[in-house]
Amino acid sequence: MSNAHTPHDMSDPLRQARRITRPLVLVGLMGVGKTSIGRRLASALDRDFVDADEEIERAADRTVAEIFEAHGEAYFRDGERRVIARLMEEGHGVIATGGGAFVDPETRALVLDQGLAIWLDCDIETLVERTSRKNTRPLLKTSDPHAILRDLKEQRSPVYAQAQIHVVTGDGPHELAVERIIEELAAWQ
Ligand SMILES: Nc1ncnc2c1ncn2[C@@H]1O[C@H](COP(=O)(O)OP(=O)(O)OP(=O)(O)O)[C@@H](O)[C@H]1O
Ligand SMILES: O=C(O)C1=C[C@@H](O)[C@@H](O)[C@H](O)C1
Ligand SMILES: [Mg+2]
Repeated sequence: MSNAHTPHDMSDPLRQARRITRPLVLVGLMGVGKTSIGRRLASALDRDFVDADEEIERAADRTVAEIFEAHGEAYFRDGERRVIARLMEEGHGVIATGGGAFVDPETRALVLDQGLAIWLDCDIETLVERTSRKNTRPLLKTSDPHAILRDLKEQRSPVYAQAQIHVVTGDGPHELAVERIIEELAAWQ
């Protein structure tokens, strides 16, 4: 017997989600999965994927940490704003942003107007665990990353909440988060 219409069949949501032509822009805190989920989402939707932090590093020929160290956060934010404007203009399929990008009012307005912002969200304990695996994030090079993430979550959540789509990723597999995003995209008009 065919199971084409079981609740887990993604073909219909996938078809619906594929009709969206705007760039899909992932926003949310460090470690929530913008890069790793974004890459898988792009593949499921048959779109190209680009990561803004990686593009900034390519353009500056330095790592994000080196840019922060050499020039400070304000300088990084200026470059980040320009790079994201270019990526939006180029019309990439899925764009993973750095955790602070959507907090910038200019970037946020551009993304909301021309793209579709997807806020990936999860609990602090999961974020602390994931970000502790790699010590490359300048804002978390402190003795208490838990407190930094908690404060950032409090400050930024009202801003991230302006995204058109909100998905709580939890600590399930990446594929589950991709399925949830596709279902939300399918329902979005
Ligand atoms: N849903 C998930 N299930 C399991 N592991 C995950 C999940 N999401 C992310 N991870 C893991 O957590 C780590 C951080 O994820 P990722 O780099 O994608 O986050 P990010 O949002 O891009 O962070 P940043 O803002 O610092 O770039 C990676 O090792 C990734 O594989
Ligand atoms: O949340 C943030 O402000 C940041 C997140 C990372 O993706 C990088 O863009 C950088 O480390 C800053
Ligand atoms: Mg990332």
